[in-house]
Amino acid sequence: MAETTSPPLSESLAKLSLTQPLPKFPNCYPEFNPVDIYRAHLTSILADVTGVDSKIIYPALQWTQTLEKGDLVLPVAALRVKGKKPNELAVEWAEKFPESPIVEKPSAAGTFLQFFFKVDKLAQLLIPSILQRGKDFGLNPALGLKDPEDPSKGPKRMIVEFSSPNIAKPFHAGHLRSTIIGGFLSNLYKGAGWDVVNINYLGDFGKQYGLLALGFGKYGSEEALLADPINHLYEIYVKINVDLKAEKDEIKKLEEEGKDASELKNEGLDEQARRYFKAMTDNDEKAIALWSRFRELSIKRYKETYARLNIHFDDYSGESQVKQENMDAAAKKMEEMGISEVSEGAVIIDFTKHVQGKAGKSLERPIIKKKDGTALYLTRDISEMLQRQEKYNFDHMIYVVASQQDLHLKQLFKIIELMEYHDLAKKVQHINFGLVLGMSTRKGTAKFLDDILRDVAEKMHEVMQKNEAKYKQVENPLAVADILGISSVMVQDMSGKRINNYEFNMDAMTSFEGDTGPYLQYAHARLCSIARRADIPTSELLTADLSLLTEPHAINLIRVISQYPDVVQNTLKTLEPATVITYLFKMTHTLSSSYDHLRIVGSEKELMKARMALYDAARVVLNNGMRLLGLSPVERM
Ligand SMILES: NC(=[NH2+])NCCC[C@H](N)C(=O)O
Repeated sequence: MAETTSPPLSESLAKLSLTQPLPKFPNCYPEFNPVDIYRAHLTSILADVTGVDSKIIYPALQWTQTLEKGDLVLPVAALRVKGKKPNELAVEWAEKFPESPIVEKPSAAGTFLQFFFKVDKLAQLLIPSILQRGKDFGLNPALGLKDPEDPSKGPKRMIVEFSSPNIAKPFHAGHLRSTIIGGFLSNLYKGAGWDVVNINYLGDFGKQYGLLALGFGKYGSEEALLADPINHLYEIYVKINVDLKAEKDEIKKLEEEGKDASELKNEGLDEQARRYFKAMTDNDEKAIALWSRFRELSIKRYKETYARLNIHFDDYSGESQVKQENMDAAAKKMEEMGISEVSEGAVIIDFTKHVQGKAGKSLERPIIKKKDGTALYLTRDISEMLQRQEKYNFDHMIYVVASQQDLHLKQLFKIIELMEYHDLAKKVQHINFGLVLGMSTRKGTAKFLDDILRDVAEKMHEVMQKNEAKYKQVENPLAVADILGISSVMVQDMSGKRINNYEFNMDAMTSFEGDTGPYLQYAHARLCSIARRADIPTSELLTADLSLLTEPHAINLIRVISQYPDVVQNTLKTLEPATVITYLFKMTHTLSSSYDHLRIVGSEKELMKARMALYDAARVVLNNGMRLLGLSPVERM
């Protein structure tokens, strides 16, 4: 990618006979988003035509889903002009609208004014800017500033907590989705200039880790632990839980028969696990050492897998990292403020006493401290949030957790509010998502992320081998198959709205037909191959005569790619990966229908350059969109 610096915007605008400086508006970034040039320009004209304050006009200009409706539309009613009907005003304003160098005269469509950009001018504004900005096109680092007027105050800080699996337990679909969606949100905010911290909050504490330590003594092997900690710890966990179940059954049987079960109760696995965990919480060195090895080896393995997904965590936090003294302080505060109460020996929060009506009832009566004094999941989350606030002083924090835990997070956020951490309560947000149904691989129900990734990669490798000629040209087919497999899983996951459940369908996701990961990758590889064959340096593309791009297919493609920065901006509102995916499919469909009409090979040199500039701009947009989603675009496949 050419990293030449762009000429100042005023210069490019002057070439289009826009000599007046553009008026400034909040959230208007003409250097980052060419469509904002049109917004500013249209607003100043519309202010004259309508007599309405430009501050009202600017935010009313909307982007369109289908290009037949124009590049931007104005819902007339949004200007709140009294006395005339919106459809009459639309006709009146359309007639009054003066000639513009960059926009066609608008047309009235019912209560809307539709604006179509003059595409030759749009191409001149857009394509060189995409080629010059390269991987930065679509990003806007100004959005995350603490103070847009004073960049020296630096960016706002965002915490994204995601993935958060439990050590020695399966990495299930909920963790998979959290990983994919969280990685995406982290990229999205980074691109918007926020200072983003990725946190993985591991499930790594509790009596079950005492049990695991006992299991390791009985079934563990040092060698197996080092070779594959995740699977080995899980195997041990399963075995020791079988033993525990047998013990419980035995106790039950003895008691039913009226026999003495006290020895099993006092010396059995359950009690030993409890003691082991107690030793851990009392900072017993030996107990902690073993457990912390489990934790470290697991993290090491996780890191390798996350790297395949382009994901990196700044902080491996976890339930174990919540300090006892902080939990004690929070418990004291809740007690003093009358938030918590003792009920049957345990400490609980009865939300009906703090929140009126249905809402209070729906928050239920969670336990925050068990009879034996142990803290629970919810208790840890309260103190963890306060610790994070202390450590990171964040401006916003997102928890990416399955909708099955909606209640848990509602309780957590409400408790923080009741504790009168009002600022903090406003900064936290739960991003939830639905279930994955039937997540099984060919070897049975998937347990770990690695198993899933291995299986889809194998499947993709088979699919690739079907095209022998192409397969031979791929330098490292197994690595490419791995990337394609990952893309399949991720695109399927991100295609629907987050809250919807979806069916894990290996055949559908790995197909080249339909809106799949491999299809997107193929579209990207094809653009790369066109660029390789044309072999025109970017410096030459920058001087291409873009007025040659007159065919309807070229015009459509220019208009679609101009929408990309708006799509990213809109995604910051929806926080839905599907907003980006839907757009990328719209764009790649426009592309694939263009190839026959906009040929490179055999075209005259100047036309070839102009078309190649357009394709290259499309490649940049596709590449940027894919990376925003967390995919690794391939150049050959
Ligand atoms: N702060 C949180 N509670 N994050 C979600 C943690 C998810 C938890 N480890 C689980 O697997 O269910």
